[in-house]
Amino acid sequence: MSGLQVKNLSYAYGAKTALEDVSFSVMSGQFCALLGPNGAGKSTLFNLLTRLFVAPQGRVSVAGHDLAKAPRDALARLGIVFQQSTLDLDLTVRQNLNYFAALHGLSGKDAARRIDAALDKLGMLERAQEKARVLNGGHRRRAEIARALIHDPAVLLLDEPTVGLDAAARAALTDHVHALTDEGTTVLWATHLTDEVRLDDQLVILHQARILATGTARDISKDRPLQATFLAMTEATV
Ligand SMILES: Nc1ncnc2c1ncn2[C@@H]1O[C@H](COP(=O)(O)OP(=O)(O)OP(=O)(O)O)[C@@H](O)[C@H]1O
Repeated sequence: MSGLQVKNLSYAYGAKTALEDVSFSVMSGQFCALLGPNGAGKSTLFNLLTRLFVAPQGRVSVAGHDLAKAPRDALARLGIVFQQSTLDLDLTVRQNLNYFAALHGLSGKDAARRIDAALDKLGMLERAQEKARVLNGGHRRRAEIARALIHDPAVLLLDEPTVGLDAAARAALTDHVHALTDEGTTVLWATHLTDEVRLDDQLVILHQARILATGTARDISKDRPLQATFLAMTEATV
């Protein structure tokens, strides 16, 4: 199993409940889409999974490590791509990745080998010497995803990584990240766009702090387009 397990997670901002008793699992090597409209609680969940916030109750396990009991081990197995870009635009792609590698205690040939491998997985190796500033939005995101892979995480979290990208760049990015699961990486991909979800993906539908459905996208959408099912589920409770 391993992968990512979330059990009975709740969180409130004062009187505002942002997550209520959220539980789901993503098996090792699976792509799981966390689908929810604006305000569903996706970013709050990511903040809890990355320990920016500490959950008052509930449990998170990353690749078998309990986030509360063994935070170092759990976080070491996590790769994170936040909604807002954090690339230094004045550095080259390789310099950005080198900086991150150094933060993880990696240097020299080991770091160079890992950076090349990560860039290659995202189809970005030939752009390693370009400054981040000259890259288009899709390539910047791919550089950020490569950066999140340098320390070989078991679980990759991406919080609405396609925000601001055009349709072609979104499709390329979703293809690249789906391909990462072939090598065993577990992926949690937050989005509000149903066209980023494939029928064989695991799907968690989050709305107004609660999970409305979990399962494969195929099972949840039944014989309808996922978009219609998602709108029916979320509009019914607006
Ligand atoms: N700092 C805060 N104080 C009070 N309420 C907050 C705070 N941050 C988020 N919320 C509320 O908590 C709920 C969940 O917000 P969250 O940002 O996790 O949702 P989201 O699914 O990531 O939305 P989006 O797709 O818009 O980023 C929303 O109702 C939001 O207004």
